[in-house]
Amino acid sequence: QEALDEMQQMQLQISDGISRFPVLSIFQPITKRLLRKEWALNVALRERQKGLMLPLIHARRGHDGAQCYADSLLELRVAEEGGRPLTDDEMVSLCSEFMIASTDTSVALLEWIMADLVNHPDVQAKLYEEVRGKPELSEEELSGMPYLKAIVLEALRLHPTAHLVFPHGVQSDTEIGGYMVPKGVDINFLVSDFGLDETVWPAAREFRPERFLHDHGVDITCTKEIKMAPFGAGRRMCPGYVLATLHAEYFVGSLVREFQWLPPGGQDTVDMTEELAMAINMKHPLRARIIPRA
Ligand code: HEM
Repeated sequence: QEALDEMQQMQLQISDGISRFPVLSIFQPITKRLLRKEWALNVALRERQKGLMLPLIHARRGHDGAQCYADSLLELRVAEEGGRPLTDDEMVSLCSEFMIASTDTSVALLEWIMADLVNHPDVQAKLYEEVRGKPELSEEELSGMPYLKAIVLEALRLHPTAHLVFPHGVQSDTEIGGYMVPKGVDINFLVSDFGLDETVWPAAREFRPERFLHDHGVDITCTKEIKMAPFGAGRRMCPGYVLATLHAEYFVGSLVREFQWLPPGGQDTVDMTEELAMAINMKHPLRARIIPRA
């Protein structure tokens, strides 16, 4: 348990460092000299991370039973580089990325959805009608809950917890929107804007889950068309998107089934101002009055 607590603290510091000092990852020869103190802190943090993670990863060698993420990293061979295994550094980075990419985003999304439901009691009441009397919320039950699914999609459209994706490398000269983009450059996309485009989404800034009841065709993987891209697109698209939506549906459904969510005393609504951290968080974390359902 102690190791897990330390890991949590360390990962929080790492994601905090990435969002506060993004400059450290560009022009490294210069930033290394200019921001010596921050560099030294980062290097020490990385060593601590390796010290904690590597024994856990290597302890999986020869392990029987259910497979975990570390097992797949130990088994992976890099075909383009003579079939070599991953280095310790690569495995630590991938485990760290996996933890940060999955937790901050999922927690932020849940908070945004609950805040939307506090501000829209009519939507919350309609959702309650759908989830009441469903004690399990199994995957099968969730698949028959269109309003809950619509709420999660609407929150992903309005509050994608990543505004940008990871930089994507251009592999051949190409044309995007009339601009020539040469091979070898990095490009990024402001995916948050896609969901706010008024020509695609009428009343785009309003929380209206009903729009997804009438338009079942939104392609969240962006393979056929791009109307919103909360999980990115293409070969680097979020590999956890199915799990992420399932978690959001399960937790939102359960929290509304068990409790009524109201604004805190003295307030009519909660403040939806955004704050840029590793994910896009609520600037003022959600405070709500929570009343157990009878
Ligand atoms: C609401 C929850 C989530 C959101 C909004 C989200 C969003 C994203 C986005 C926008 C990207 C970048 C995609 C791109 O560059 O095109 C990404 C990458 C990634 N996500 Fe998620 N994600 C979520 C949950 C998860 C979960 C639950 C997992 C794991 C179980 C996960 C694992 C990853 C990983 C490993 C990457 C990096 C993929 C790569 O480097 O190729 N994410 N995610």
